[in-house]
Amino acid sequence: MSLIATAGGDSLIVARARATEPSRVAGGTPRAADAVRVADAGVPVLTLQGISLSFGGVTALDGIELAVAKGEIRAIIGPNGAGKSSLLNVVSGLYRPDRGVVQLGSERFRHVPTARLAAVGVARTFQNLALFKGLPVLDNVVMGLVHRRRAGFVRQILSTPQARREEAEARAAAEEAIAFLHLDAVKHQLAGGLPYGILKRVELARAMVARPQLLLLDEPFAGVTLGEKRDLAAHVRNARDAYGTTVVLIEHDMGVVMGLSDRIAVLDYGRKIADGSPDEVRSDQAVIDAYLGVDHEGETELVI
Ligand SMILES: Nc1ncnc2c1ncn2[C@@H]1O[C@H](COP(=O)(O)OP(=O)(O)OP(=O)(O)O)[C@@H](O)[C@H]1O
Repeated sequence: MSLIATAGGDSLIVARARATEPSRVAGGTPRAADAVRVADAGVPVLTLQGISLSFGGVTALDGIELAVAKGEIRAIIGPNGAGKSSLLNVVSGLYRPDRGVVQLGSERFRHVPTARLAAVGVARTFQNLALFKGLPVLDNVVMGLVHRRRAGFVRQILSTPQARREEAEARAAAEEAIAFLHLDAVKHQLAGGLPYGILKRVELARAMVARPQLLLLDEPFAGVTLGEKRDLAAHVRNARDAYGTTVVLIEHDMGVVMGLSDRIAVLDYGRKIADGSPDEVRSDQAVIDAYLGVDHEGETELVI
């Protein structure tokens, strides 16, 4: 079940930020590159301020600061257990942080409301595919717009003019997302019968169909072949280029991360230990010690 379809949970809108409010990055002091980028792009699409989260005695996130500008592709990397999934879950409202604020555009939250996630312009994919195997690809992609349907269940059953109009609009948007992701040839096939690499693309189409401001991708390239990785990575970049979508992705494959990302944030034991361009991160000694120094199985630098 997609997050949008199952949305629920409490939330607290702390305040509406002023459009000119400066963003903060690691240590509370904007780096020059961040300051320029933020000034160029206005309010960051995503800002995390002092996000901390623990489970019992385990600290998953410890004072995370992050600013992601519009149109940026930002990877979150780090060793197993570093806090990457927890971070994505905080941004998408699945986890409520113990401390800190998540700012999406100009709205600030102590707990991001999952029920309003699509309304605040966020869509996400999951590490394990969350598609309906018994439905055709087209219907799966339409599900990405379920939050927009105003006509209630009864109206849909009775097929009122409003329900029919919404259905037609949803199908048209889904057709467009399918064409964008080159899925036309399989759009009437059941998701259950399709190869894993294609399903990853279907999930991307379902996330993209609502034209989110911010797309959260949880290990989108895990388990696919090198050719499919290249293909998927190109689609992610095309989505950013065509629609200005901001992308935050968790990924273990350094080839993909280095080839696709504008910037990379590195987590270790719940703390952000680096945040910079692929070249900066690649040569950062703390990152090499914590993560890059270890062997990443079967990875090839990806030229996208
Ligand atoms: N729901 C939970 N309940 C208890 N502990 C959790 C929960 N979610 C995460 N943790 C713990 O928080 C820490 C960070 O986990 P998280 O899954 O965020 O790391 P990760 O970087 O995504 O790891 P991986 O790369 O292995 O997916 C780990 O110690 C993990 O065991």
